[in-house]
Parts: sequence; C-alpha cells; structure tokens
Amino acid sequence: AQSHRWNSKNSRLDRRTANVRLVSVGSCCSGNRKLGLVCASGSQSSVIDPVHLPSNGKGDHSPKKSSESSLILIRHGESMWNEKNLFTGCVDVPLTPKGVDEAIEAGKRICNIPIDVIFTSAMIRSQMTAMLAMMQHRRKKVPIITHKESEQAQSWSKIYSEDTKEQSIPVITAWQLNERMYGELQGLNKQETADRFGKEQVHEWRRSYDTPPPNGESLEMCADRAVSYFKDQVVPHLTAGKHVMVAAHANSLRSIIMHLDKLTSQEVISLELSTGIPMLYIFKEGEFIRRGSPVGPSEASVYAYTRNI
Ligand SMILES: O=C(O)[C@H](O)COP(=O)(O)O
Repeated sequence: AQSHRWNSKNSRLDRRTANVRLVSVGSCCSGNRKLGLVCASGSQSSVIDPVHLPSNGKGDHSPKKSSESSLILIRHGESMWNEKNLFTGCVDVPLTPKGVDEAIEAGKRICNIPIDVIFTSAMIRSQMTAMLAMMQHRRKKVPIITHKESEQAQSWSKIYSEDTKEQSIPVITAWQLNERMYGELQGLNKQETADRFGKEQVHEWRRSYDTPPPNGESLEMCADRAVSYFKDQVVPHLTAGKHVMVAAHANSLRSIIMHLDKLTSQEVISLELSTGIPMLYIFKEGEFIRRGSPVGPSEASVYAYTRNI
C-alpha cells in the first residue's frame, strides 16, 4: 500500500466508514444484487450499508433513478517517469507494468460503482488507467474514446447501432485535465533538483498554490483550466444524474479536490494523491460529499456506498 495523506478540513472521514471495503455479498432474497461494505476493522467483520440495485428480471442491475450521482476521481497508475523519479508534467509518458497493475486493481475496487461517462486528460497515462480499470467493470460496457477534433474525425468514428451505443461508455479526452506543466523541471530528477535548488524550494514548486516552477504552471494556473473544465463539462453530466469517472493527474486532480473540498491555499499543500487509488464523491443537490478515500498507508481503501446508487 502506498503512503497516502488526505488532510483537509473537510476530509475527516466518518470513522464508521474507515477501514471498510466494498464487496459483493451475493444476491439477496428478492433477486436484487446486494452490495455491502465489510467493516474489516480489527478481527470483527460485518456487512454494513447494504445497497440494493433493482433487478429488471433480465439480470440487468441498472441503478434506479436517484437524485444522486457518483463521481470517481483517479490519478493515473505509476508512469515510467514516476518510476525514474523525474518531473513529468505535460510530457506524455506511458504507465509502467506496476502502473498497469495499479489500474487493474483500481478497476476491481470500483467494479460495482455505476459509470456512464469517463473523462481523461489528453495524456496516455491517464487514458491507459481509465481503459484498464474499465476492463474490470461488472457491466462490461465498452469504453470508447470519442473523437471530435474535426468534423471528419467525428463522422468517421460514428457508431451506427443503438444497441452497440447502449453497450458503450463515452470517454472524453481533454487537455484541460493534463498534469500541470512543470516548465524547466520537466525531465529533471526530483532528488537532484532538490539537491541543486534546496528541498524547501522544490517543495514550494511542487505543492504550493501560487508559486510556479521556472517557466511552468503554478497549481493556481492549473486550476484555472482544470477546475473551469470540471465545472463547465463534468458537472452538467452529474446534474443530469450521470455517474462519472475522471482519470487525470496528481496536480490537475489536486486543484479539483481543492475546489470540491473547499481547501485553503494552505491546506492544499498537504494534499497528496497516490497513483492508481480511486476516490469517490457523491453529487447531491449541487453539493459534493466525499464518500471514500484511502484512509492511510496500511488500510484498505474506503468506499462508503450510499443507498441510492
Ligand atoms: O508530473 C509529475 O512529475 C508527477 O505526475 C507529479 O509530480 P509531483 O508529485 O512532483 O507534483
């Protein structure tokens, strides 16, 4: 398990949900597929918060309409430059085999959470993470990257079957969700850079809100594009009752979580995201409620699942 700190004024999880895991506990008597949470604290384990997905008798467990939507945020799995401890930013590098495994594991953790639309950045490490995670999804719908970069791209990628479309999940790629541009640090080794410029200076570049790296983006500048895109393009889907997954990057997601959790520029300094660990929010009546996060380096990731999804 990787170390993970999610310290913020709004992220004090209900300890009741701490250290629980989402598991399928088989079908209950009415034939509904019941999902529950196994509270794995200590030696005791019990199923809490059972969730019933209505069955239409054909084995389809599409969630009943609810006033809630789920939002999954996930940082890409380990990339080849994460492994080399290099500043990556907007350099488009792929996952390592470990990053592939992290994406597959993430998919197992979210395999029962409904997903209707996926957003990724324009970078392969976030797209690989989304696709690999979706290979584990229970509904086995096919994630399809949408192409609207030109009229020809849009017309040449058209799907001419409503049934096939029904069995697909649109994947929308957006440069606005790319990692913050690390400027003249891109490609440099993080430890060597700290040795050269000082640990405090590099920490300031990496984690502060308004101090940009040399000729790069500050978190604030990254937020200007990532949070604006989230509000304009992602939130309307949630408002329409669609369940959304966003696969992106450490800092583009830090800027979005800062917005969701209303973190101050001081609090966001301590917000760290591990590679490949999904985080769950519930969107309800215009508000975002954190429903799960990894609670610590040695505990299973936490998904407190609401009754209505
Ligand atoms: O761009 C990178 O180097 C990593 O994705 C994030 O780097 P950071 O943890 O230094 O922000």
